[in-house]
Amino acid sequence: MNVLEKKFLEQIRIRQLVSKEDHVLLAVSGGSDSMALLHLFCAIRRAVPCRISAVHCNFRLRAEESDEDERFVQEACLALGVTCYTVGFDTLKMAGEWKTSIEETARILRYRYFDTLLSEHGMKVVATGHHVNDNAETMLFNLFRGTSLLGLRGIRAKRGKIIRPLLLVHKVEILGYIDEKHIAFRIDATNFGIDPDRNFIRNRIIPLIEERFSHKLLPSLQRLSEQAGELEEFLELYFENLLADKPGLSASNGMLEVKDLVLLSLFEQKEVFKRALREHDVKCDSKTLDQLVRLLKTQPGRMVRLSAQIVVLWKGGTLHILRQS
Ligand SMILES: Nc1ncnc2c1ncn2[C@@H]1O[C@H](COP(=O)(O)OP(=O)(O)OP(=O)(O)O)[C@@H](O)[C@H]1O
Repeated sequence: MNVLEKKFLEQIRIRQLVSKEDHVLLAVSGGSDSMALLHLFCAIRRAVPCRISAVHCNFRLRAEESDEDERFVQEACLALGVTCYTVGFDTLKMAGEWKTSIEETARILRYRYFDTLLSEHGMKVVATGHHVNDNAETMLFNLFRGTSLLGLRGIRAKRGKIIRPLLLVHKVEILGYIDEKHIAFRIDATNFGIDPDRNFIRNRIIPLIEERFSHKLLPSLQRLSEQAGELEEFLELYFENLLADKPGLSASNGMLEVKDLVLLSLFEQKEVFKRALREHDVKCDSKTLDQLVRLLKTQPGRMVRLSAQIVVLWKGGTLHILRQS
């Protein structure tokens, strides 16, 4: 096994991404990252004897080139003895119908299809080729558009049935591996379907900052992402315990006890509100949270409207989360 294969295997083991008997679906676009993913999985098959299959989605965004990508992935899988599922989509039409960007439409379509394959074939997880650079792009993208502290965790190594075993691997390591193993891959020269802002971050911002700050950006963002992930895990546990200790803060009956809330720090109050409202399918931004925290300090009887349907009302020592029809 070479250096990257060892690192890849280690990540899979440390993060418990795949178990021995799992059937893993590899999402292969035909680009360098997912082709490396395919070959890496084949290389570690003996150490982690899981079953692997591959999937390629043809978004039909680049005329014949899209069909060539599809054929390329099918042939590469055939040569490696990996079953390959393919599907075609009229992405532009769907984007028009859903009024979503091409990138978002392709994302929705492929994740839906992955889900279908998982349930049809009893597969456990889908692996994608996201790596350190993708994570950095996502973090910066979130930062520039406005994000919470936890938005800085970026892409997760495991989320539901999606695993990203290359998340700690740099693009240069992937390209080195591709080179060493003579792995062929497809290049999407048009970048059709990639969000222009993401492209700007990938091709302009990251290279500029990397050059100016001696390649410290990617490792620094990676650490930040890991710390944000660890903080999130810690907070989940902390609030689980807090709510178990003080049922008046759990809002299971749509009520929050003001006497318990006022004893909490500002951060805790906002988190309790966030969690309570999440149970009512309300996602709230920092402005709304500020409003709710202010409500705690004002007179009983005041209310905050969160959406057309939901209001929070302070009445008789409790905050009531009310759904109005
Ligand atoms: N058409 C597709 N079919 C199957 N999986 C895909 C497809 N496009 C993307 N993916 C999965 O999503 C991951 C991230 O997508 P992204 O658009 O960043 O990749 P890409 O640049 O097209 O290709 P690659 O990551 O393989 O170099 C890919 O690594 C791959 O696992």
